[in-house]
Amino acid sequence: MDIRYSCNQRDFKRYTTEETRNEMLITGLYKADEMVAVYSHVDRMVTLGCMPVHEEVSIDKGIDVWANFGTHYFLERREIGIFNIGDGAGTVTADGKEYHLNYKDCLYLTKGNQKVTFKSDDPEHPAKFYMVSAPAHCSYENKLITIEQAAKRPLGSVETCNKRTINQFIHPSVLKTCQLSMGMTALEPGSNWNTMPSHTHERRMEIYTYFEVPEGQVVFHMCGEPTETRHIVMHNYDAVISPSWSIHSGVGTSNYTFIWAMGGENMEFDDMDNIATTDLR
Ligand SMILES: O=C[C@H](O)[C@@H](O)CC(=O)C(=O)O
Ligand SMILES: [Zn+2]
Repeated sequence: MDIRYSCNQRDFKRYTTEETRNEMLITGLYKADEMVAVYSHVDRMVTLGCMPVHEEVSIDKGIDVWANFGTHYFLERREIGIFNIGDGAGTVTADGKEYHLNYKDCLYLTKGNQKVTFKSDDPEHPAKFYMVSAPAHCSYENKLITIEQAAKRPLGSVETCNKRTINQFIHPSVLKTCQLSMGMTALEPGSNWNTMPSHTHERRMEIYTYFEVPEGQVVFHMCGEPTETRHIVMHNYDAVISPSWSIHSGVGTSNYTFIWAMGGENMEFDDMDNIATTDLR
C-alpha cells in the first residue's frame, strides 16, 4: 500500500512540482479488478479506488491488513464512504447484504463490516468505486444514499464563474457517522472555480477527487497556505490530499464535478476559516 507520511507547511514552501505531486496527488486509482489504496498520515485517511471488471473484488485485495492496520479486517476500526463514478452500475456486498449503486450513488459502511466486496453489472461498462475511509470507534448503520437523497446547497454565481451545487451525502443532516463526511459538488457549464473564496479548516483535513473532466481538459487544484499558494494540474479521476493548513480550491479548463471527503475534530460543515480572495498570495 502506498503510504504518505505528510509534510508540514514550512517545508512545503520549498517543494518542487514533482515533490508536491508525490506528496499530495493520487493517480491510477482504477486498475481492472484491483483495489488501489493510499494511506495518508493526515488524520489516517485512506483513499481507495476499485474498478471490478470480471471479478468480485474484496476490499482488502492486495492489502496486508494486519501489517498496515493491525486489525483482522479492514473495517474493524474504520468507517468508509463509497461512490460509484464509473460508466456502469455495480454492487457492493457487505456481510451478505447487497447494495446496488448507480452513477453517483453513495454507500456508507460503518465500523464492523467484515466481508466487503465489489462487482460491476456489466464488464463492458464497469463501475468505478471511489472510497475514503477514516478511523472509527463505534458503529452506526450502513446506508445507501442516492444523488436524489443528498442535501443540496446551491452556491456561487455565473458572474464569478463558480455557480455550483454542493450535494451533501455523508453529512449529519443525512446520517450519523463517527468522523467521516463526504459529498459531491457539480459545477455548471461555464463555471470553473470551486471553493472560491477559499478556506482552510484547521480542525479537519480534506481529500478531493475530480471527475467529469472532459477529454483533453484539466483542473488546476490550488493548495498551500493562503499566503503561499501552489497548484497541482489534475486529470480526470485523480485525487488530492489537502492537509488542514492548505487551501483546496480548483479552476478547470472546463466545468467538472468533484467529491470531497473530510475527517478530523468535528463535522461542522461551516467550520471554515474563510480567506478574502484578495488576501491570497
Ligand atoms: O469544506 C468544504 C469543502 O471544501 C467543499 O465542500 C467545498 C465545495 O465543495 C465548494 O465550495 O465547491
Ligand atoms: Zn474545505
